[in-house]
Amino acid sequence: MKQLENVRTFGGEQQVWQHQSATLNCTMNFAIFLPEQAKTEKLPVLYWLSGLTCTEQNFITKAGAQRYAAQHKVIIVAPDTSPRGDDVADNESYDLGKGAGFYLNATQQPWAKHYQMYDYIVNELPVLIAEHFPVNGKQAISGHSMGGHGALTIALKNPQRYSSVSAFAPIVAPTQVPWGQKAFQHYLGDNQTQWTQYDATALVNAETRLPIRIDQGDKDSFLTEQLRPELFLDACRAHHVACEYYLRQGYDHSYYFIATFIGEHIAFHAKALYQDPRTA
Ligand SMILES: N[C@@H](CCC(=O)N[C@@H](CS)C(=O)NCC(=O)O)C(=O)O
Repeated sequence: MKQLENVRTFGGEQQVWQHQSATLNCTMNFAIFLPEQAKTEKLPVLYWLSGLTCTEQNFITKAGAQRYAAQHKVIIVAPDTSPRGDDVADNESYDLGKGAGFYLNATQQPWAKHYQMYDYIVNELPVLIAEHFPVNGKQAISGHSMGGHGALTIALKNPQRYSSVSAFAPIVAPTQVPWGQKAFQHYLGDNQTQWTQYDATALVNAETRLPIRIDQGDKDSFLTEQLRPELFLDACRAHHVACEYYLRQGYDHSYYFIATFIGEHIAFHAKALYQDPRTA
């Protein structure tokens, strides 16, 4: 592991690290915010998954999350959104290839060799974080747009690993919208049963118990074609699953929207992380 950045902010440290990922077969960067208390205590972790075109930088420079993470004593880990490097397959469009890993394990060529973001986020990264940072084993997950899709699907598939999940303007039904259909066709091929393994609307079921929160701006230009939150909310209702949902008047898809409500999301996760009966 190589440290690329270390900046003091809100009493804590915003760091960026580089490491060789065995899962992704390439060198990856991730960002981590460590509250001041991390010097003496083990703390819970919130994973943040960013959206299309992002790196580990967008969230740490634009969301203003550090103030709230410091206040609530939560470590935030923000990974990159896809494998990186010259030998990693890519596509000219912004919604496929680098910057668009969709938090799944690709099965198709030329993607499968590096595009294993699901395993990276669920398995490799938490082990690496536990080895190098003072974490107490409690985890929550959040994200934006494609990252909201990642957060929801990862939490729904691994409810024992996360205390809570939230999302800003998530892609909730990738199998039913153009962004998801394009990515899944390339990464997963024609096999529709594989597609539903990465679709939050298909994954939510009567056993789902973890706290879920979604914020969505009503002036988001992707709302009606790509995001369609009502599909997920209908599925939650059908299975009697609670989902806190806020449609925010006048907000768009940008980090200005995220910055406005990130404090509420961190408070939401802190409550679950510190009340989690699994906390020793
Ligand atoms: N570039 C695309 C949209 C990409 C986009 O909106 N990306 C969002 C996530 S889905 C983002 O966070 N962009 C980076 C940023 O705002 O810092 C377009 O113009 O249609």
